[in-house]
Amino acid sequence: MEGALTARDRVGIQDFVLLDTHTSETAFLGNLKKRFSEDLIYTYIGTLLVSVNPYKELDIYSKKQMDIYMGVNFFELPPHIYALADNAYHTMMTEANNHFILISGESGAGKTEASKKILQYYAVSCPSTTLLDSVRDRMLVSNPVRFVNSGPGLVSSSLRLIDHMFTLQGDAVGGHILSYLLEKSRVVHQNHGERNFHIFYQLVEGGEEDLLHQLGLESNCQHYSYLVQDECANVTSINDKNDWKTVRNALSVIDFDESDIQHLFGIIASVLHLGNVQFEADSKGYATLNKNTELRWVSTVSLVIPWTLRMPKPWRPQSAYTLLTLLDHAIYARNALAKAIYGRTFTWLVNKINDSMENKEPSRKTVIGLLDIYGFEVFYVNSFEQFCINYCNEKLQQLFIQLTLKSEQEEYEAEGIGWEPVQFFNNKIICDLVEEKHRGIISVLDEECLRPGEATDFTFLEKLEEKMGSHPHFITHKFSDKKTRKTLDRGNFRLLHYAGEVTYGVVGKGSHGLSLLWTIIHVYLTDKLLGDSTTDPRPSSLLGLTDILMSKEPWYVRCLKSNESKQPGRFDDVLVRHQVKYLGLMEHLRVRRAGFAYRRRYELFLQRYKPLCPATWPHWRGVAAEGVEALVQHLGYLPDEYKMGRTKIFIRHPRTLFATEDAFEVCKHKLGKATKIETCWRGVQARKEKERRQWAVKVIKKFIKGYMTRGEAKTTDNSEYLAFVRQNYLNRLKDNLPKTVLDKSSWLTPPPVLTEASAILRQLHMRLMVTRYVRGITAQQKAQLQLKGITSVIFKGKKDSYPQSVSQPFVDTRISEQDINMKVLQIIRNERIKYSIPVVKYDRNGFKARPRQLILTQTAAYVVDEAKIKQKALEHVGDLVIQCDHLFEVLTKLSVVANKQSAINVVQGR
Ligand SMILES: Nc1ncnc2c1ncn2[C@@H]1O[C@H](COP(=O)(O)OP(=O)(O)OP(=O)(O)O)[C@@H](O)[C@H]1O
Repeated sequence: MEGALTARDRVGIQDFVLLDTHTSETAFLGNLKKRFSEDLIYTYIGTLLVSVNPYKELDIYSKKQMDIYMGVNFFELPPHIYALADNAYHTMMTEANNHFILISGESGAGKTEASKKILQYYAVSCPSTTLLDSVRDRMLVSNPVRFVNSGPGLVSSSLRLIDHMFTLQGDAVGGHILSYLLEKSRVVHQNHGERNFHIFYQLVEGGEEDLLHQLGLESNCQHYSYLVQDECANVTSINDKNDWKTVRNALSVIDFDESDIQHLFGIIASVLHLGNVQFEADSKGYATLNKNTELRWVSTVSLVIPWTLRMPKPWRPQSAYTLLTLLDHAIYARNALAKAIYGRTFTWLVNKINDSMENKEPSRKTVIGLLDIYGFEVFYVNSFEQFCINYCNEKLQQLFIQLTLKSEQEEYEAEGIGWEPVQFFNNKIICDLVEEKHRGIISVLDEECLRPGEATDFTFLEKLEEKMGSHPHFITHKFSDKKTRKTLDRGNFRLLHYAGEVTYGVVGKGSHGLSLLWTIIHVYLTDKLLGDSTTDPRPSSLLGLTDILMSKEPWYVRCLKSNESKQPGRFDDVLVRHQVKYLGLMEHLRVRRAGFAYRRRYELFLQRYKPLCPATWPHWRGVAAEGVEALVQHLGYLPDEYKMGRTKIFIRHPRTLFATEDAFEVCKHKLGKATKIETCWRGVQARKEKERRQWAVKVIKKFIKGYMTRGEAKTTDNSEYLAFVRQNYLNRLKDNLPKTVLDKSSWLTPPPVLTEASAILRQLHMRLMVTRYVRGITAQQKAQLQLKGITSVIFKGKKDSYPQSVSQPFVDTRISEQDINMKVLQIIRNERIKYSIPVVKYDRNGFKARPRQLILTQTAAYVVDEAKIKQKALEHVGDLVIQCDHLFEVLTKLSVVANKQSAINVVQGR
């Protein structure tokens, strides 16, 4: 849809909400006409769809078109009935709630076509099951019903609700038709250009000879007065003979057996016969019946005995069973009977269809209802039937106002935007005028009908004047100004409906003291068709209907007739203007335009208009809302022109949006070239990237295969992988080789393929380390090692503390061999030298004596008292204990000096 904003000059605006002069009826019509001339018959008012009958086949209903609209956001594509059907379906699926699609318009405006298109769309787009297929067939033919050509089929009510049932998975599993306000008057009277119900013509024109004979009918419509009233019996575009076959077929699809069908045709025939019953007035004006052939046929084919017609209460003060006498009354009763018979047949038929489409699945369902209703009916003078239809429209407008304002308010609340009061006309005052208990028109009418005493049309009108004479929406001759009086008869009253004025006639032609028109129709409509008039005088089914509708989400389709003569391409301004007015489209637009004309999610808005601002082009990396704020600031939006919600931007006037759109259009051209280059560059990049990925996939595949066969002998599959493994291991090994010959544990574990090689490498490395070590050894270290070797021979495995001593080097300064030799020599020579190993001597009693020195010679060892160092002799008293921190070292050195390694006897633990 945004895409088409740019085409608005040629094809107009796709959504009336974006009409800047939204209160101008002329602008509204201009837009409709502009679009109609381009064969664009659909236009939105928000989510409401306006459809103008093109009276020609348009190539917009193909399977391809359906596919385009499936699952696409409402505003992304040009307006279409499929977009509406699809969005209703998807909203139902995501929110698991019920919906209804309200289709309204005058006779011939395209309501039936619209509901057919919706049903066909669901038939194609919903998930399919066997059960569903049969229900679909029935739903499609049950429109039969109204199914062929313009005008009424077998059934045409002013209001029909077809419920389409779906499982929670979205399968259509059942259907149900509710019918309100059957347009029964069409049976006995058709307006100019209208036909009676198609079925009459189809039966007469298409019925088989045998059947017609059986029903007492002749194959000529001209013979039946109910069919020739407006010389419209033969409409060239309608082929009654063919349609008759379709009807017969449809009846069998929806489970009608032969006896049902016979019964149905019998009743249709009886209505035609009844229409031909002629009365004549005798000298007193009473009706007489000269010929009763027709009546006999009526009783033969339909089992109705018309002359025992039971008249309802309003016929008081006469008895309950009344023989009609006055000519007017007789004709009226005959027509009333015909309508009643047809009406009841209609109810029976709808029930049968519903039985056949009943959903037999017990699981939870959601529903999309198709509600088909006449728009406001406005004739020169209107009867109770129009009153009911118009009241119904009035109620539906109330519903629309309530639901639309509610959902607007909810959206504002959810988006954190303050609600602003809306200027629109609330028609509740008119609904109250009609329906209020004890005070409304229907209550007054009901009281009049039921009260004892003589009720006349005039008393009824007087009562109305008495009760509501001062009401601003009620006008009678008595309570009107001079100018209005000229247009209003005394027997009429006028209601100022939300869509315009309608004048209703109360007083019947005969006016023989009885409120003919109103009371009879009232009783038939309320009592027989709409519910029980004794408990609630209002058309109770309508009240029930509004309750049903209130519990569902609404979608609206408004159908307009482009011209009266059904000509393709002709747009009759006056006719369309009239319908726009009486369908309340301007009022609708006003409510829709209550606050902001346009709203979009930040991401979408930014995506489209980001080229208009350097900060957001080519990419906005931050939060979308902040990007939009930067964008609109750059575009110079005034604070009053827009509001920032939680997830959406709201723009008050279409002109702001269009200015942005125009700027975008200019910018787009500039960007065009850049984009082309960018596209090429991206193409090259994409191709490169593709090649890279393909290569990567190949390598990864090979690698995985190699990994899987890594334990096996080298093959072409795993050779690369094994080479990789080898290289990898050797690289790691290189960095992690053991550093000392003593390190026996840190050699890396090799992969299976390198086990042998690793062992060889390990040996080599060890050898290398040993060689290096040996090469680096000094003479001193060598001597030390030799000493250590002797220590090892003496102590290894015999002394617990030996292993700890291995790493401690012997220190020459402590006691060297040379040292000892020197000292010993000195002792021998001059007895002055002391030896520096401190020892402890214990006396006999085990007491520790003073520290002594140990003196060694080649043949003997002496312990010398430190104080008597010069004493040569050694007193052999007690044992000597060598007290030394480096026992292994001392004893080793001693043994080397003494050259008696075996003399050292090691006792474990000492
Ligand atoms: N979308 C459409 N495309 C083409 N032709 C259409 C379209 N809608 C309606 N028509 C034509 O207009 C005729 C009348 O339409 P339709 O029968 O749907 O009117 P209606 O509003 O249901 O009338 P009624 O209330 O009298 O039954 C159709 O037979 C068809 O020829």
